[in-house]
Amino acid sequence: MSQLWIKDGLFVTMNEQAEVIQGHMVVEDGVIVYLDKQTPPATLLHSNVEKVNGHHLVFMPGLINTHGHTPMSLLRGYSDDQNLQVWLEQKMWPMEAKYTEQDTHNGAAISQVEMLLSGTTTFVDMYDRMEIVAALTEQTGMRGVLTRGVIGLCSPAEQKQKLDDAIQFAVTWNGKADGRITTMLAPHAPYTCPPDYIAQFVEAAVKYQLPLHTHMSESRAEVEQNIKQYGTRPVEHLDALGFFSVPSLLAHAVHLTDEEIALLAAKDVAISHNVISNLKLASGVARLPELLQAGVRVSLGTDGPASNNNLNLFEEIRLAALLHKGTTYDPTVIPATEALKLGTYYGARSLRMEDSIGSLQVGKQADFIALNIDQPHYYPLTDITSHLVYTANGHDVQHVWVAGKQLVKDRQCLTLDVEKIKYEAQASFERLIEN
Ligand SMILES: CSC[C@H]1O[C@@H](n2cnc3c(O)ncnc32)[C@H](O)[C@@H]1O
Ligand SMILES: [Zn+2]
Repeated sequence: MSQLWIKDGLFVTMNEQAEVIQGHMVVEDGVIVYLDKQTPPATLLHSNVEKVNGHHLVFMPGLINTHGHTPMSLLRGYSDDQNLQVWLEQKMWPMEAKYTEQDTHNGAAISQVEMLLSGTTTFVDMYDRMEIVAALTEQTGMRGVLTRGVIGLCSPAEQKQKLDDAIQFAVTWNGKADGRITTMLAPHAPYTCPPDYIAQFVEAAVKYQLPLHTHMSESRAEVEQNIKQYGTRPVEHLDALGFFSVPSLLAHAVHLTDEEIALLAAKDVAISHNVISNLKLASGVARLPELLQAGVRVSLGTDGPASNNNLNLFEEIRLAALLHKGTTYDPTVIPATEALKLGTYYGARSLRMEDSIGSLQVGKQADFIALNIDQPHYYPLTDITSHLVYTANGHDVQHVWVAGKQLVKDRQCLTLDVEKIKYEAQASFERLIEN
């Protein structure tokens, strides 16, 4: 039985009350068993307990990135300053068509390094060849919610093959890696999957009891095209196909009416707000304050590293807090605690995993990070929650644990060969642009 005692640290719990505790945390076999101001009782501690000195460190739940495409890091910087449609159709898809298995691995690996070193412990990933990402996740120790994204602009036979592959992946990997990997089914978007095909995903989700994930209402053009093609906006379109009758997670949902927000809240649909990607692709600004007000399970995602262009969730947290103040002219919207919850507890809620991750609480999985606050930008040490949102940077992350296992120690990844991964990512990119 392994035991870890974090001694004398500052804990930002991110539970409902978002308490800040100067004290101690004990982890046993990957689960938090003690968190309190007082020194843990001697009866709780084993003789071989591993001790970590918490001085100058702030401990918080690991960040949860609820939407992304990790292998796309190979395309970071390849095409900037385009709108979504041009970027996808003329730049990303032609390059992605050239990806080999090795490229998928190399892109996913550099992304997992980047996520770990900036404090993300759980990530949602939608891509092709997901067995590769899953095997990597098993090795790195991260927690992954993985799904094979399916573009259905092909023959019925190909559609069937893709859906079968997606189901096969989801069923095979769900619960693997000691439960660190869970899966979903993901038709890519209403504009890349015909209605009858989306209906087949819904049917499969019901049959295999898997959640659904898709991109929806990301750009104005997408909404307009949906109306033109199907006579409805994307929310009504997906609703009519039964998409919201199972647990579902929508990426983006930028362009929503009041009625759509009410419907998504009533159907308990989760939304991944991708602040930076939506700005970079000039898609717009999602209605985060209204979504939160309506009680929607909203959280934060980076989207792929080619439209962001990094996987540093601290940036999304900071920008979510700032951007909506600017667009509403109201400095009280998305206060610091709410912004930090978006990257932690609300992330868990969007994935319906709030009983096991997302906050530091006895009984939950020990997915947590430690930031080095003994740096000039944290002084004076006043309101730590404010500092974590308005001041912190992913590079301040000193240590990372997932399920009680340390994955980053003093900014070194313990489960990955970072030099080799950097070299291989570069080699993959050079091969991709040559061919
Ligand atoms: C079929 S795997 C996933 C697929 O999604 C594409 N993608 C990346 N970012 C976005 C985005 O913001 N909106 C829609 N689709 C996106 C990616 O290029 C892959 O092909
Ligand atoms: Zn996406």
